[in-house]
Amino acid sequence: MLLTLFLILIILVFYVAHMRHCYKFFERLGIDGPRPTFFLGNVADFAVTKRISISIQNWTKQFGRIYGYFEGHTPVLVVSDPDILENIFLKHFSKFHSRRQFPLEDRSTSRGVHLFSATGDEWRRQRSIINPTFSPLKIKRMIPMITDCISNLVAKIEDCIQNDSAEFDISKLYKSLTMDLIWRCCFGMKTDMQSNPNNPYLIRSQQVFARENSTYLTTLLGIFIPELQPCWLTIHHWLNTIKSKLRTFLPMADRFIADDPSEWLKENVDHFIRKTSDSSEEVNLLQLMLNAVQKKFNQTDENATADQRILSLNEVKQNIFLFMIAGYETASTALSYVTHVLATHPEEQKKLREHIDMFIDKDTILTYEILNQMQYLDWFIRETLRMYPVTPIIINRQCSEEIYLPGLGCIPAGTKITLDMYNLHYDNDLWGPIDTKVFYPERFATKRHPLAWVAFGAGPRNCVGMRFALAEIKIAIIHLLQNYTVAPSCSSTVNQDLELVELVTIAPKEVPIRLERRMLERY
Ligand code: HEM
Repeated sequence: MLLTLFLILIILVFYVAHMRHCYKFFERLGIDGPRPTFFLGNVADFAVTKRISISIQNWTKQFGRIYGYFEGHTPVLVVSDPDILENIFLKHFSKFHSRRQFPLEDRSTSRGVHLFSATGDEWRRQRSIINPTFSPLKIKRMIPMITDCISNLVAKIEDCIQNDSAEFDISKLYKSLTMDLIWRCCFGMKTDMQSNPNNPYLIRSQQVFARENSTYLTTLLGIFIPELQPCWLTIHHWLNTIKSKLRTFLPMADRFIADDPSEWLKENVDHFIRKTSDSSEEVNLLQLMLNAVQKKFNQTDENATADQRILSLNEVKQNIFLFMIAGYETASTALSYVTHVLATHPEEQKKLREHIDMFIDKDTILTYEILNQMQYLDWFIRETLRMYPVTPIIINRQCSEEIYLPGLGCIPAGTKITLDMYNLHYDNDLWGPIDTKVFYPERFATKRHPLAWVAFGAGPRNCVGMRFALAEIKIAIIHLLQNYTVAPSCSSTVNQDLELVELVTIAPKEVPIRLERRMLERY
């Protein structure tokens, strides 16, 4: 008993000494920041603001373009100076190829690692296999499939108009649409999720982004004592296994015990691999990945270099899960923001509609070439994402070796660096002369700093699905404005801001709008 207490005491003394050492990190670099509160670091502030991005914005106002804060005792550097960011994301990418590890993110290669979490050569190898899926040529071939799914969206909107007197929350329809699109274009499967909101994959994917996720405790432990990450992961897996067994063997247990949505999705991706052979459409992401699977491939094989276009089956499974969730919530949220802007900016809506009408009439078959000519539509979406970024907190890098960066100094290996996307996107020096609080798509006509707009990240590790996301958003908006005029719901006013919920993405809780059918003299 005494020995156990003594051991605990020793561990505590070491832990406190280690924390004091960590808390001197920014002092050594000569960088200021909010004072940490012992065990919590600056995490308590997140509980007050309820949104990490708000805390970051507040700190940027207080400490400027370079400062540091602590998650538990982990130091995180926040940089919003575009020149320093250009060095990190572009010029010195070879030393900043990794992202920081999220709590409970499993990077053990035995279960396979997906593109988002992969580092170094592993990332390069996966990215070289996945990149071609989103080449301009492949997107061009996807346009008929995207258009087909979006025609279903218009049919669903018509149902809503008939049932709910033209006023409804359009964000729900967008979620089913973007899931439909991912399955169709990336996995080669027609699902019609838009007609089946109870599809278990759709529901689980939504739950991954929901707050009522049962992983809070292990996540918090992972933030406060990251050194014991393998231990928290094991506890997390065990808890999930126990829950899953209880759900299987106890009658009605599934009513009271929820499964972990991420684990459920990962366990059920075999379904895709079985089904993909039925697919008759274009070569898609899943087929490209399966082609890259070599049965004898073993992660520990020293010959598996970044240049070899091979994947393990576990990596394919992890990536199916990744694309299901990465491509669905982000694109539907972006669509929701664009629709909100349309509803609240009638003049800009009129201008965008006239622009669309100039390129497309009832006989036009929409092609990728036409889409690329529609510059104002492109600016409109980029300006929306400037003002309403979807994923401001996921863009970060971790350096793999010590490096000297002008303006920052000598950064030790392992330093975690993030950016304040709001500060960059609302910086009048980068975006003027028109005030950045004004919605003004034409500001994109002027060439800006390469790190001024980071809605899809920056550098070689930016969003791999950007072209696909922009194509689907553009085609959805074209169909929307060809058929309807978008107006705010009667219960909200033109100037009313959206209620936002932040987790991995920052998404509106709902987007209530009214749609008035257009007088279709042109169509
Ligand atoms: C408007 C919609 C979207 C936004 C705003 C968005 C944003 C982002 C951002 C900010 C990153 C991190 C980039 C960085 O660290 O520099 C990212 C990465 C990623 N995104 Fe997207 N994304 C969107 C749509 C999509 C879609 C539709 C897909 C899939 C089809 C996708 C798949 C990915 C993947 C796999 C990564 C990791 C790339 C890597 O690490 O190499 N995203 N995205």
